[in-house]
Amino acid sequence: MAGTVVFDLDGTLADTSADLIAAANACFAARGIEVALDPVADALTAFHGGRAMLRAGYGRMGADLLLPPGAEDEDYPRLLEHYGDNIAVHTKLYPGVEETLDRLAADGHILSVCTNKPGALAETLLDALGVRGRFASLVAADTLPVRKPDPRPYRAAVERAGGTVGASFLVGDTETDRKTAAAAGVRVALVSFGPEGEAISRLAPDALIGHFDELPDLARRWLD
Ligand SMILES: O=C(O)COP(=O)(O)O
Ligand SMILES: [Mg+2]
Repeated sequence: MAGTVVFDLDGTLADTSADLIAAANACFAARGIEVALDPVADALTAFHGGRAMLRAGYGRMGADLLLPPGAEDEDYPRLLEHYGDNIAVHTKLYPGVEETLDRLAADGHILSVCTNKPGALAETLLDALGVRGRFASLVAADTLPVRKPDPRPYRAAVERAGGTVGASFLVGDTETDRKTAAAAGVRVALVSFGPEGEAISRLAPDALIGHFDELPDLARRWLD
């Protein structure tokens, strides 16, 4: 019996950190703030989303620099606009993604994406990376009124792909994904090739994968 494998996007399918950080840095530069996030050192923050990056940057401002009230709400749309215009400059799929998606599909599994990225950006990015067509459904931050770790986007991703939640699991990279899977009552595999490395095992995932080529076996064990 085959099932549905649901993928998170940022930090799981693709290393989006450098393009996300460039967008945050453009917002800081526009305000004349001389702080910049580092594409490597701040990759973990990038995978927690746009607002997390803005807060990290503001937090590093000198005490003499006053930020106007509402700065984050003003900068967030700017960040998204800059990011949308430069979405796949440095971004790459992680090693083995395409081969693994092929293998999983050949084994009869349905593939889906559940991301906290805004939907238009997620669509554009997956298109730019040439993999949008591999996924039977895409549920993003604004598809429903709630986002991960609420279990509803996950359930919608599975059901819109034609699968059943009981025969599905999530592949992700953060605590949000861990909580989403727990709330949906499904297993989760977390990737250990992200900025946290093997330390992500602190979240006690059902499996830790260091490379995508481990997924077909996992899918066989968990879904067949
Ligand atoms: O943009 C975010 O907040 C994170 O996106 P993700 O859920 O695909 O990791
Ligand atoms: Mg992620």
